[in-house]
Parts: sequence; C-alpha cells; structure tokens
Amino acid sequence: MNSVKKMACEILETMADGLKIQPRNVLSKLLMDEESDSVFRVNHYPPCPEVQPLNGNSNGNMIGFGEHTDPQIISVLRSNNTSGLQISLRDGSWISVPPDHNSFFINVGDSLQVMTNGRFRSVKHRVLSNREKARVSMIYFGGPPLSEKIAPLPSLMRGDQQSLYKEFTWFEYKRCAFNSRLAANRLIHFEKIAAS
Ligand SMILES: O=C(O)CCC(=O)C(=O)O
Ligand SMILES: [Fe+2]
Repeated sequence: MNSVKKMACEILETMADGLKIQPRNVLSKLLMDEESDSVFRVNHYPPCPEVQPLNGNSNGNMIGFGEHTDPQIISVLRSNNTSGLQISLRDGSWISVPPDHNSFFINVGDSLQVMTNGRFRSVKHRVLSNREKARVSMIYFGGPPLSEKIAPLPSLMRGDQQSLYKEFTWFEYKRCAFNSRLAANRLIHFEKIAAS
C-alpha cells in the first residue's frame, strides 16, 4: 500500500511540475495526509461466455463494471493479463486498454479535474467481461481527507481565469456519488453556469 501511494504521489508531483505549480506536493500532500480517504480495491471478473448484444455497443460481451469516472484524485490500476478495460473517447466510442500485467494504468479522478480547473480530465471507463479468462485488477484510489475543499488550485488561477466549478468538500462529493447512478456525470452538479 505504501509503495503504490508513493508512486501515486510521484505522478501527482510530476503533474504539478508540468503545470508549473508550486509547491510540487500541493496535490500529493492530500494523499500523504493521515486523514486521506484512500481505498484499495481488488476486482474479480469471472469469464463470461458470449451473450446476445442488447444495445449493439458491447460486441456481445457482458458488462463487468459499468461506465463511470473515478471520483477521487487519482487511481493506479494493475491487472492480470486479461483484456476488458475500455475508455471512452470524446466522440463516445470505446477503445480497449491493452492488458499488460507489467504496467500501471493511471486514471485522473473527478477531484483532480476540478483542482486543475479542467486541464486534466477524468475519463469515463468500463470493464467488459472476458469470454475465456478471468480478469483480476487491483486499484489504489487516492482521495483527500473528507473535510478537504475541492476547488481549482489558486496557483493555477492566474489573470482573469474563472473557476469552472462551485466549491465543495470531498465529503459532499462522495455523498453525491453514493446517491447517484454509477454512470452519472456527477460533476455537472458542481459546474458553474457560464454567464452569457
Ligand atoms: O477492474 C478494472 O479494470 C477497472 C475497475 C474500475 O474502473 C474501478 O474499480 O473503478
Ligand atoms: Fe474506475
């Protein structure tokens, strides 16, 4: 757990460097906080034989984990050598993430999207069951303390930049996530309506 947390922190620090924000631990310190609301999850998807496609967009594979974005700051995923993970492109099409048990798959969470005022985007993903092999994935979800205010980082808001989001705490966002459907776009409730 400590190693994966350390890796997530290094990634967040590299992102902070890329955004030219100081101090470089402005994001990673939220994961290092004693009160950090982080989780480690193991998912197991047994093999599922082909089924008749219902809506034509899953090629006859059963949905193992429905489409969603991860609500936290960052997710670090490692899986066995079994395909299934897909990400959604802007045009709504799905592409498969090649299975590679030697690599980590990093996902930006909704909270990081807000903290970077939309510069990094949380990408919708889902898992299709594999027809022959079981898929096992392990994911570290790095989240902030429950009382943490989630808002664009002040160091990113230079000039006349406006926040795209209303301020909320991680506790409020988590409550919203629990009360909404998995596939829901929860950030929409926290977006500011652009003045015309
Ligand atoms: O099991 C996977 O490959 C992805 C699962 C996932 O997206 C999640 O647990 O949030
Ligand atoms: Fe996910």
